[in-house]
Amino acid sequence: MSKSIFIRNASQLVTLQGSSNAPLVKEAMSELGIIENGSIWLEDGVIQAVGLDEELALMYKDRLGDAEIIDASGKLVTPGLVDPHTHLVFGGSREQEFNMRLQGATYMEIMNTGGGIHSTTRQTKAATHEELFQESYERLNQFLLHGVTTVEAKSGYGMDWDTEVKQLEVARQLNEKHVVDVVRTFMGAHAVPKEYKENPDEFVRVLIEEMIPKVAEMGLAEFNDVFCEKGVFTPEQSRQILEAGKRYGLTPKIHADEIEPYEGAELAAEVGAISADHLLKASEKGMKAMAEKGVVGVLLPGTAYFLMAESANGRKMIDLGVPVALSTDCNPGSSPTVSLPFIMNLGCLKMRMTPAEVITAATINAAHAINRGREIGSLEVGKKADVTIFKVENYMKLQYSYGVNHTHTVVKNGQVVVRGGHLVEELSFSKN
Ligand SMILES: N=CN[C@@H](CCC(=O)O)C(=O)O
Ligand SMILES: [Zn+2]
Repeated sequence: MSKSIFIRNASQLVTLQGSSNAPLVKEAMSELGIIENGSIWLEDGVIQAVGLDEELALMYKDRLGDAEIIDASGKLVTPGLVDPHTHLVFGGSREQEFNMRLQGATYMEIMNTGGGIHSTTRQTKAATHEELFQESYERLNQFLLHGVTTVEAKSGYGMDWDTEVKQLEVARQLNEKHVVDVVRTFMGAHAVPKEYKENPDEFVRVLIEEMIPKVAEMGLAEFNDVFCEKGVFTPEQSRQILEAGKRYGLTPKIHADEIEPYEGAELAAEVGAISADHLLKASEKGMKAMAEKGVVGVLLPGTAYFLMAESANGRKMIDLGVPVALSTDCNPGSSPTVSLPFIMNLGCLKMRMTPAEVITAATINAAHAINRGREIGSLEVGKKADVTIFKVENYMKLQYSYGVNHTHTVVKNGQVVVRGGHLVEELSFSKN
């Protein structure tokens, strides 16, 4: 059993209390439940007490000598950040396409001529399980160093059965071996493989009748995602794929309205998706439908930035009542980054979200986007002891002072895994 941890005297301790049952919307996205001079007691991997330092010091006065004390004075303490949309497991890199885009080629042109997602698919097929594991493990270390303690990870760089399974098995093994929690999503519907170019409906049939049932039977994923985009999967094909997943217990997610308006947000609401992601071109009608159904809008301003596109209208979505979350979209084509804090800065500057809203979007609302709102995303008694300490005095400064990694300490499952901005070396990274 690991030692109890007593984090003391934070200049601001962001609790987000009372948000475990449903994502926060509208003004509630700004209610961070801040405790000044706040402290938190962690034991057995669980949060035991949260409150003013003087209260907790009294409560645990007989046990102070046994605990590891972490002095958080002058620092910001938040729930461990949650990244609800990544393509974590992939082979290779695509810097040549980055260069091509800088010279005028578009993301879809590159994809339609066999590059883009197809290029990463080839590189992922060619990589061994072990290579994918090692590269993704290193990526998870980088996430952790940026204060992130849970990530969602999608397949979709295989599109044939063996490679999809390889990606999902790697993600499963990462969840077991790495201290960061990895939540899995099947995304066989990421692109239409070239062998099905003339008959995409046949690929949709393979997904629905062959792959989705096996993914569910083998317990490979919790969620089922589709790239609903002009030239990729139509809204009708997307609906069929997402409904098929539902029949097998896979919760729908959708890449919606990223490049062109395609009524993806509307579809997300119709099929009862847990989240609709991207939404750069979402219609007002679609946003309203999402708000009504409580579909989390997972916004990825790092992707818009990297594709030199206009960001989603996060401000409008929040004002309309959409529960908004933020994510890196970490992937080799449209967002090769693990820095959720940088994405939070873009949330403010590119989508006019307030610093308080982006904190909510990268913690509790992100947790709800992956159905983990009851376990993580806020600092409340009984929740997982996932805590990040930043070297800034207040939450606004985290967004204001950008391009710097302010992460100082990360506690994951009640274990200190980052100390003074460095991974703890002796860490076994195993989960009990
Ligand atoms: N848009 C579709 N999928 C990914 C990008 C994948 C890639 O380009 O490799 C995304 O979410 O941005
Ligand atoms: Zn994506």
